[in-house]
Amino acid sequence: MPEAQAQAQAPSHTPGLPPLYTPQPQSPSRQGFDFHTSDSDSASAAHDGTGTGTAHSPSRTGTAASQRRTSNPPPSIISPAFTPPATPGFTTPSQPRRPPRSIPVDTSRTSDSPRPELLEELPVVECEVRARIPTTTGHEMWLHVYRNNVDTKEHLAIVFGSQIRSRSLDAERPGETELDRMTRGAYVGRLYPGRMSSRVEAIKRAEGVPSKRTPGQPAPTDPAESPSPSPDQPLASPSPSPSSAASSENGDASPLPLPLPLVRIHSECYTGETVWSARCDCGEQLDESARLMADPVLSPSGGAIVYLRQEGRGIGLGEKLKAYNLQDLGNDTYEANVLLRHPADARSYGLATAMLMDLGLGGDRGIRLLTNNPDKVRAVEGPRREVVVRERVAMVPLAWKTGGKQGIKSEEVEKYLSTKIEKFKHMLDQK
Ligand SMILES: Nc1nc2c(ncn2[C@@H]2O[C@H](COP(=O)(O)OP(=O)(O)OP(=O)(O)O)[C@@H](O)[C@H]2O)c(=O)[nH]1
Repeated sequence: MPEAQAQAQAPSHTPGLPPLYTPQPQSPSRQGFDFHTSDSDSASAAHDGTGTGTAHSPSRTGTAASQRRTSNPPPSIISPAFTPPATPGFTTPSQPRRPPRSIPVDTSRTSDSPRPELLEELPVVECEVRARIPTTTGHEMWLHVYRNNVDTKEHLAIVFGSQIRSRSLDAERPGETELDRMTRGAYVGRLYPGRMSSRVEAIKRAEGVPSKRTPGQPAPTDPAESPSPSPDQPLASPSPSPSSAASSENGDASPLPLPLPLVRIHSECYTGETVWSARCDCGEQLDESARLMADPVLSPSGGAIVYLRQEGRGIGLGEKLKAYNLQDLGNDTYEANVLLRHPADARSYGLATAMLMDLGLGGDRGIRLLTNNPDKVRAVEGPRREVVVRERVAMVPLAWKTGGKQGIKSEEVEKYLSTKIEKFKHMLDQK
């Protein structure tokens, strides 16, 4: 929730008096993407070298959790402004820390369902700026803002891990200074007060550190320490082919290949992601994607959520609210769109394909895509298979996984999910 919004909802609080609002444990509807167990905290802190994979890990939900643990939290830290009464999901689910199960996908084979209509040419995209965002879970993500030549919206890429970099961001722009580059996020490694260059190599040279490693010297453990790749180089780290994976399983001593990077193409949903709607599972899906990608054990090759501003399956928020009213009058999500003279699903994925290519996730190596939507799998590959979806990871609602103990529970979300399965043919079953 934006801070201003949270402030607006906070109960008034006289300084010196205890806060008016004491959070109570609730049956959570949306859990937030807090995924820390004590083990994962220490492991992640060790991995990222920041020491920030902390034990307190305040998520949207974690602030209230820490408030329950201590009798007298300092009001400056635990303010009701950060946890308004309506915030659902106070408890943190402890979920097993296993890599997600993926299902091989081969879209080059002919299938019964028609291929979605794709634009002949992909849009042109450019990453305008990126910044490091420390999150409430203790992990970090890199938020990238993209511009394009087909609409005026700010589409986003939320990148986890330092292996995935934008080519258009890293490309030199005429006349720019080192400060310009750092200001728009085109730097390697981390910013710190007084840093003079966007390039690690330049800093090392200035400090007299030899830039070339001698043979046998280990590579830096943090890929962000490597010099910025040129815009023409593939940016995602190369991965051995699936056949080399098989040879390792057969007893070959070669190291196990890294799994493919995880990718989610997520469509904006203000109601489900910001104002706690239990009509859909969009917020939960966003949290779950981030949970999987932020954890280096679950997603060692990093991950990217391409966040497309296609609110309401592309019809916009106002029209989606009309659709909700039509749903309350007895129609399902498919029928409501059609009654409003919109396509049942008005989205397209060319921007996502172009953004994935820009992030170095195009090409034959392929990606693992988090989705249940068959159209999305095929559409994101682009008109000439510029991106290859090698594996799919299903997004199973938390309520199904936990037998209703966690996750969203409402009549509306049940109807929403059953319409996705029956009418939109989403690949989701309860097995
Ligand atoms: N028109 C309309 N859009 C909705 C409704 N509920 C959620 N949405 C939008 O649906 C989009 C998410 O699409 P979904 O069909 O839930 O999922 P998906 O992205 O196709 O598939 P997954 O990748 O499996 O999540 C977001 O843009 C939401 O704003 C609704 O009742 N009507």
